[in-house]
Amino acid sequence: MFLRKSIQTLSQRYYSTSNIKSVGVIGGGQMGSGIAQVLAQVAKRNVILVDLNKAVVEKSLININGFLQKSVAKGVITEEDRQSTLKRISFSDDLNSLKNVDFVIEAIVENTEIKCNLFKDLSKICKPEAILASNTSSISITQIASNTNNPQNVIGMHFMNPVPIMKLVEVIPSLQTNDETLKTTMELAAEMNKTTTLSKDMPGFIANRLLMPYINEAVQALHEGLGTREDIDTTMKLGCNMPMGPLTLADFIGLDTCYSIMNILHTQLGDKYKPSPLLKRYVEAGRLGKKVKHGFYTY
Ligand SMILES: NC(=O)c1ccc[n+]([C@@H]2O[C@H](COP(=O)([O-])OP(=O)(O)OC[C@H]3O[C@@H](n4cnc5c(N)ncnc54)[C@H](O)[C@@H]3O)[C@@H](O)[C@H]2O)c1
Repeated sequence: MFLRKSIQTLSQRYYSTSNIKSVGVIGGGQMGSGIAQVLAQVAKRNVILVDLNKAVVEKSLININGFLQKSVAKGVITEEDRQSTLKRISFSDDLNSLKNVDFVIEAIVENTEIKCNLFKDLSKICKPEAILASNTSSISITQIASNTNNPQNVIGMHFMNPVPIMKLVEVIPSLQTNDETLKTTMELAAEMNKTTTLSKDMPGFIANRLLMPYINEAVQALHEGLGTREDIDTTMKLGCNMPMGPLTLADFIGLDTCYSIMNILHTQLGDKYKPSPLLKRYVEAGRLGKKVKHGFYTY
C-alpha cells in the first residue's frame, strides 16, 4: 500500500514517459498482437512487432486490422484512426530490429527456458537503458531478469486477454527492479488506458494464482464426469454470474498456456495445484483452444 502511494506521488510529481518513443513487442500471437495494437492506437507509440515465425507476423497484421475495422464499423474509432494506428506498427521476424527501442514487451510462449534465453539475447541487442517487460502469466520475473545485464530494468507487465478490451495490467517488480523502471511501466500502462495493480513476484501473481486453480478444477470435474462441458460452463455462467464458463475461458486463454501455468504453480506451491490429467491430454493432442479452432469446444 505504502509502495503504491509513493509510486503514484512520485510519478505525478516527477515522471513523464516522453522518453519512451518506440516499443518493441515480441510474439505476434493473441497477446502480442493486442499489446501492439493498444500501444499504437491508444498510447500513440511507434511499435515494432517481432515474431520468429513469418506466417504469424502476417497473421498478426490481419488480426490487428480486422479488430480495427470492426471498431470503425461500430463507430468506436474513425477510418483515419485505423490508418494512423497501422502506420505506427512495423512487423519483423528479426530480433535485431529492436536495437533502438526504448521499451520491450515480451509475449512469447509460456516456457521458462525459452523466455530466459530470449532475455539473454535482448540484453545483448537492446540499449542498456531499455526497459524489458515480460507478459508472462506465471514465470518468476526475478529469474528472467537474472539472465540480463541490467536486471534493474526488467519487470512483469501482465496484460489480460483480449488486450484491447480488458482494463487491467498486473505490474510485477522483481527483487532487482528499480523505482524508475516501475514508475515508467505504470505510466506507460496508464497511457494505454489501463488500470494497474501491483503483485509480488510469486507464482501466478494475483490473477492466475486465483483463476487457474478454478479452471483446472473445472477440467478435473469434466474428467470425473461430474457434468458435461455445457453443464459445467452453464452452471458457472448462469449460477455464479461468470461472464463465461471456465472451459470456454480455458479455450480462450489457450490450453497450453493454462497447462504451463498450472505446472509452475504445482512445482513451486505444492500438490494442491496439480494439473488435471485431462488438461495434459488436450495439450498432447494439440487441442490448444480457440487459437487453433479446437479445444474443449470446436470453433
Ligand atoms: N492467452 C492469454 O489469455 C494470456 C493472458 C495473459 C498473458 N499471457 C501470456 O502471454 C504470452 C503469450 O501468450 P499468447 O496467448 O499470446 O500465446 P500464442 O501462442 O498466441 O503466441 C505466442 C507467440 O510467440 C511466438 N514465439 C515463440 N517463441 C518465440 C521467440 N523465441 N521469439 C519470438 N517469438 C516467439 C510464437 O510464434 C507465437 O506466435 C505467454 O507468456 C502467456 O502466458 C497469455
